[in-house]
Amino acid sequence: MSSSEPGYLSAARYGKDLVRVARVVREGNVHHVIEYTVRVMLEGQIETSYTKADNKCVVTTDSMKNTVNVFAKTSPHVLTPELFALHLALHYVNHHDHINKAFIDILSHKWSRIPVQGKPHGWAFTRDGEEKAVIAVVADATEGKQNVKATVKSGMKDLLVLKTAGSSFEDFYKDEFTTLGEVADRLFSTSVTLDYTVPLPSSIPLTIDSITEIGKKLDFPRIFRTAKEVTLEVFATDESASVQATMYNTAQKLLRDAKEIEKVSYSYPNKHYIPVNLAPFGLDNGLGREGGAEVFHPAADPSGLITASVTRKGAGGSLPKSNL
Ligand SMILES: O=c1[nH]c(=O)c2[nH]c(=O)[nH]c2[nH]1
Repeated sequence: MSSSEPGYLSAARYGKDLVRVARVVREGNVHHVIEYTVRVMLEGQIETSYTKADNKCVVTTDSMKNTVNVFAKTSPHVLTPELFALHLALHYVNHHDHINKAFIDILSHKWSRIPVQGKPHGWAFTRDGEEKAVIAVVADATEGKQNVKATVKSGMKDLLVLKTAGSSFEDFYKDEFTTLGEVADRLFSTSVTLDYTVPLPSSIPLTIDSITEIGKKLDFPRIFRTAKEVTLEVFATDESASVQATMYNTAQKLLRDAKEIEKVSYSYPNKHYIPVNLAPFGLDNGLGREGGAEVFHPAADPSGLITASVTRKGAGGSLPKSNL
């Protein structure tokens, strides 16, 4: 570092974003298809590319795009985004001496089989929902190439839900800024974002060769299905006292139903539906009557934004017990 420079490089990470790839796996008349948007980000001894204009340490972002395409063809794990991301992440920290950390993020776009006369079709697909699976894998070799650690987070976003009963919001804090009225019955709608951490089994060494074994021990597709089912079921059935309380109940059920999950985080925008006053038109829109209103204004903004993480006891959370 030149002593005349006022600053020093305190963080550096680079990579390729928005690498779009689709892969078909054909098993006779039954085909499988995935469509991913991948982000690859790397850290390591890359400082001189910033500070000395020396590109010798730069694994090009163009090669990252090529690597994603090659792995989409060659990786036996391509159909399971968690394992595919782990494969890519381990590749980067194993293959390059000077790369210590790899961050692989995958957005998995939904392709569901078209039902034909009640049976899922072998090779025709439809986008039957806006939700996307979101995967984030970090491989960390800062403690040595023989001692690589990795974290796997899965989840989803853009799962849109709405219920027309079973949601109230009452008895909240009031001060001179409060104008909101209490409601025993309201519409509740949100676009679910959730992510959960599944610790990798400590009994299996973290190498590329052991990814298959990890996949046998951790059924990522089943955990993902459970996360979606639990989220939808609790949303539908909970007698909601608030977004906060429903979110907490959802997270607890997910920890009960998917024992592999150590921690789950939810983010729910409260997409407000505001009953319209139709009295000027001589119409009773049921304002203030329990279960009454029928016409609402779906407000684009602002929305509430409620977030929480629930961590399995014994796994170590971020809130001290005294705060709970
Ligand atoms: O479920 C809710 N939580 C809030 O924190 C809140 N705030 C608000 O105005 N409406 C709601 N609803």
